[in-house]
Amino acid sequence: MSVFETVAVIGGGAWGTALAQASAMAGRATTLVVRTPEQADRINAARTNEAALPGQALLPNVTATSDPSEADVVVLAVPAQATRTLLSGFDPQLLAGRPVVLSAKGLETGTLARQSEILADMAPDAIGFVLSGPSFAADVAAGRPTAVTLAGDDANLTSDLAAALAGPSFRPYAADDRVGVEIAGALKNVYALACGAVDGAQLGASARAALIARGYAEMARMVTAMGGSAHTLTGLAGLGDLTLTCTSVQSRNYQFGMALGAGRRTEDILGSGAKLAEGVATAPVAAALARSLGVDAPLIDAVDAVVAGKADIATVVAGLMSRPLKREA
Ligand SMILES: NC(=O)C1=CN([C@@H]2O[C@H](COP(=O)(O)OP(=O)(O)OC[C@H]3O[C@@H](n4cnc5c(N)ncnc54)[C@H](O)[C@@H]3O)[C@@H](O)[C@H]2O)C=CC1
Ligand SMILES: O=C(CO)COP(=O)(O)O
Repeated sequence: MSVFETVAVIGGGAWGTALAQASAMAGRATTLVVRTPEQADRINAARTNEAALPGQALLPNVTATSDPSEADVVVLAVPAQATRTLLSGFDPQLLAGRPVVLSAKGLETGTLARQSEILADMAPDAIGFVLSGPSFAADVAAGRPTAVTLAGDDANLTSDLAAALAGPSFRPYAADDRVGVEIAGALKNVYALACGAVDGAQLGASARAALIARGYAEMARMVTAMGGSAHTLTGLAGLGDLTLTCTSVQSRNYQFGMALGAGRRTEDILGSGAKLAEGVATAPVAAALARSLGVDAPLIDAVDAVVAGKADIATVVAGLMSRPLKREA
């Protein structure tokens, strides 16, 4: 029997629902913590979270609630910008000494903080883990094969937790580089915006592939400067998720980028009810982080400029292509 029998997933969106389903498939008694009792009642009655993952039936061992109670493992699955607010309303006792799995992919506006840093600020006695990798919520929830990285500081605990969350279609690989995994997860959304924009502006598949490769190199500079390992990027949270998000129309960040590439402005896209695209908030934070670290990050800067409406795609592409030639390494 695992020491991790009960799991509480906080956040009733697409990803929280999918992770609750994955946890249930792994055999854990799982609660999905949503914002209101009415929402919880609706999900429990319909046995589906229609607002988040329409048509996806939930396993019997997923129960929705609006009232977080003790669980062996807590998974946070709200947008990166909401994590601090969420934790500020939480009873710290529910998290003390417990594994808390951070699954949002983004950097915090204002503080430039990674999700682990927010957790350390708000619940210093919790044991932080980071889960990231190529995994669309709809795929995970439907039981299509998915592999992700689960990073934590204690190797044995991380392996035990990975085993507790693993199911027939969900395969977490244990790792130890939380910084590398978090930076990779946050930055892939920024590059997905860029790739969507390249495709929206019909700049060609060659340009998109070049962007993925140069984005990977830029990501490696960022991870190394932050004390993470560039080797992490060869894995699921790096290459895996970068490839998925930069090449899939299903990605919300890619879709947002497509709209930018077609000439729409950020406010206009947001105003017309776009789905969550974490890269939009993360791009300026990543640009500020790169500056503070002295890291050359022309692609992040380009995305930041386009998202902020300070430059159009043609101008940033011309700027990138006319930079002084350099050696690849
Ligand atoms: N959807 C996907 O395929 C994947 C998403 N992620 C990450 O998961 C995070 C969440 O994304 P999604 O669930 O897809 O977004 P979503 O937009 O489907 O859902 C977000 C949910 O968070 C809730 N929420 C927002 N602020 C809250 C607060 N202060 N307290 C409680 N609940 C709050 C909202 O009510 C909503 O239910 C993002 O960082 C995303 O990058 C990671 C992997 C896959
Ligand atoms: O992170 C994801 C897949 O790994 C989901 O990407 P989007 O948020 O761009 O849809």
